[in-house]
Amino acid sequence: MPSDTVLSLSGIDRHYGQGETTLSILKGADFSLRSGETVALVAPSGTGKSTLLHVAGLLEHPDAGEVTLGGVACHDLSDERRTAMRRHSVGFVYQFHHLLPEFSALENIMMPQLIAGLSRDEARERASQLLDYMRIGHRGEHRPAELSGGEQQRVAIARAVANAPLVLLADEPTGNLDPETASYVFSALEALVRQSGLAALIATHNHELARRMDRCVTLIDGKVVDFLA
Ligand SMILES: Nc1ncnc2c1ncn2[C@@H]1O[C@H](COP(=O)(O)OP(=O)(O)OP(=O)(O)O)[C@@H](O)[C@H]1O
Repeated sequence: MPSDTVLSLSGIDRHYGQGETTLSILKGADFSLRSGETVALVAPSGTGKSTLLHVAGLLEHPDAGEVTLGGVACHDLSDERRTAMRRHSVGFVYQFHHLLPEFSALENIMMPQLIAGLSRDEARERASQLLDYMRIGHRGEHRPAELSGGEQQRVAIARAVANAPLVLLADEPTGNLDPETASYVFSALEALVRQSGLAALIATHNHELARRMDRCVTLIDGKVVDFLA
């Protein structure tokens, strides 16, 4: 494994039981992500993109194989350590923003930082900077319902990177937006990732956006393979 690998999946199996049958989604999948690298995951619906992201982000246990995050092999970690690793090392962005509705945009971005132990002042300062960077500094006091879809998603992206994770995992982060807004939000995400040197794995159905990443991969028969979008 090259020394700058931040995420490595090796021999990952993941299957789901469905009644009497077993659905094998990942079958010996290998993947690695290097520091500062951006990778698009483009594959048809139902092939296992979300499953791969959940396994990579320690949200789901694989049935076989090993996930190594920041040099730490995660297989034998206690649930507590996995949760701590996830909080410190992984940022998630989903298709739907999942912001907390009763809190402002600023507070939503502060939340993971407060959980990580930062003071309110530090968390507020960083949240403000991120909102400015995403060009929505003027909407910090607004609650999610008062923001447009593109603005909500920019807040969700800011929240995902608030704790400076090692890896950003995004599951169709612009899938719920119209093409113009999607392109704008994707550009903001791309700029933030590149400026901060984050490594990112981004699932998207949009080939045009995928081509803007350093490389593209797809899922074929449960394995990750390189792909020219
Ligand atoms: N918890 C689960 N229990 C049973 N089957 C599941 C579970 N999670 C996912 N699956 C099945 O595994 C397959 C892959 O799901 P996954 O969500 O990873 O696909 P995807 O490529 O992300 O799809 P989409 O692009 O539609 O979001 C699907 O057939 C899905 O129904």
